[in-house]
Amino acid sequence: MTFGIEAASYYVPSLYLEIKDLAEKRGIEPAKLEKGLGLHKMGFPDVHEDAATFAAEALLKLIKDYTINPKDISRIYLGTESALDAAKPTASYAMQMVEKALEKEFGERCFKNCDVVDMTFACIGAVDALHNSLDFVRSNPDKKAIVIASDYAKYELASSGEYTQGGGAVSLLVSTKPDLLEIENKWGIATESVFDFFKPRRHFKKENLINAPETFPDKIEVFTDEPVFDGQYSNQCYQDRIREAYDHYKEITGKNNPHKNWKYLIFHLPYAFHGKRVFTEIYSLENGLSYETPEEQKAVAKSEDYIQFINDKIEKSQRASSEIGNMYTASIFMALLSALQVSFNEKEDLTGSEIGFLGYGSGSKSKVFSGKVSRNWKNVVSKWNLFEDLKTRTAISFETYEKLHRKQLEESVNPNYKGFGLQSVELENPLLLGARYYEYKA
Ligand SMILES: CC(C)(COP(=O)([O-])OP(=O)([O-])OC[C@H]1O[C@@H](n2cnc3c(N)ncnc32)[C@H](O)[C@@H]1OP(=O)([O-])[O-])[C@@H](O)C(=O)NCCC(=O)NCCSC(=O)C[C@@](C)(O)CC(=O)[O-]
Repeated sequence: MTFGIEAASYYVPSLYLEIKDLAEKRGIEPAKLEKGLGLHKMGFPDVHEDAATFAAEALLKLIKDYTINPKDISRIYLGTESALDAAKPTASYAMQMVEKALEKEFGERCFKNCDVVDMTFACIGAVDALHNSLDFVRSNPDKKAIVIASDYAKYELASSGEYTQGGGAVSLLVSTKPDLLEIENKWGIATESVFDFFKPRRHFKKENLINAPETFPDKIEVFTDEPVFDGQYSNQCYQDRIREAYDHYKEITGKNNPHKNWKYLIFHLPYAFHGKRVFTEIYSLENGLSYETPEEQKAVAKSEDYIQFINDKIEKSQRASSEIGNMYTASIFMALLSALQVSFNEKEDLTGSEIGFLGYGSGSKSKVFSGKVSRNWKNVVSKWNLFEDLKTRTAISFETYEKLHRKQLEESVNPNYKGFGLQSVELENPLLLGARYYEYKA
């Protein structure tokens, strides 16, 4: 029996900012962002969008495009690090939105008997959800699971993470009928607890607040969307973890130089060029090249062989990322969709090709695994129109971007949007304080 991904869909935020506009306002050389990191556009959510609406859009599209009966889905596992609540899973919001949108066709509460939960480990949470769901299907081969990766990657204004912001969702149908990708049950894993990027509770003291009311507590702790991070250290942790997980993968599979057999190398992409920038180490180790000094490392990166290797095995997976930015948990799956969409558009035949995945989540963990492209892959990809869909987004000015970032806009930039949108957040009723209410506009 085979196990893997039967179908896949995606959703990207409806707005974007041109990276050159951000570069100009921040006094950064545009070439650094465009040619150095591979950034062109930054996907950004409108007022009514969040990680729950992204997830709901990707879930509904999956169900509609592949005519799935929602009652046949036994579990929906959502990988996210943009949870809207510290107890109620974002998956439950997404599930409810889709239930409402499907009510006419499938009746009330079509996911009533579905197991729904969030999984969080920074950017690798959705790989964990996939790993887990594959195990589930393996032990329950008559069942199907859906994995959703959904995030809004937000950093502080004017920080070094600002130009890597983005967001969106990817949904995957996991079953014993892997029409897109059959996944091998071998997982190279490396974990180490570090503080490279994290979202702790931030502490605020009353004495530091201007005009705090008398009743305000002396000290409060709040979660914010924006991480505490050390950019260059996070790069190092990423590089170390993927090397360790890759070594583990080699150990458990007995494969020598596995990357040489991979048609595509699919990385977690915090920005488009990250995978190709960090893989130089593994590439050097496997090809017997010196990689000690910064000069040697640069020489590998600039070598003709490595550039050819990137063009053949990595470049196509970067294209969507350049247009969207970091999607946290969804980045690795969007990189897969990007490569497959380009191959499909170029009428390439990928049947039987092996694809290698190098996932990373800060904090930190890497998982390395591989899959084989199925005979029916083109039927699955024929439902996507990734690069055309990206062209339908609305461009925003730098001024609008800053207002959205600071949550200063009450109305959506696109008030006539279609699809799922946040309608209100309860601010009065103490029994429902903070409850979020969404609607679907057909
Ligand atoms: C990603 C960093 C660290 C980048 O940091 P940075 O300081 O902006 O950039 P850099 O100095 O590392 O690299 C700039 C590149 O541009 C080049 N450059 C310079 N000028 C020019 C020019 N004029 N023309 C052409 N090229 C130019 C320059 O040469 C260099 O390329 P290289 O040669 O080294 O490959 C920063 O944006 C950041 O801190 N981001 C947030 C954290 C992050 O994304 N970390 C990545 C690894 S951790 C991760 O992936 C997990 C994460 C973040 O997704 C979270 C999670 O797991 O939940």
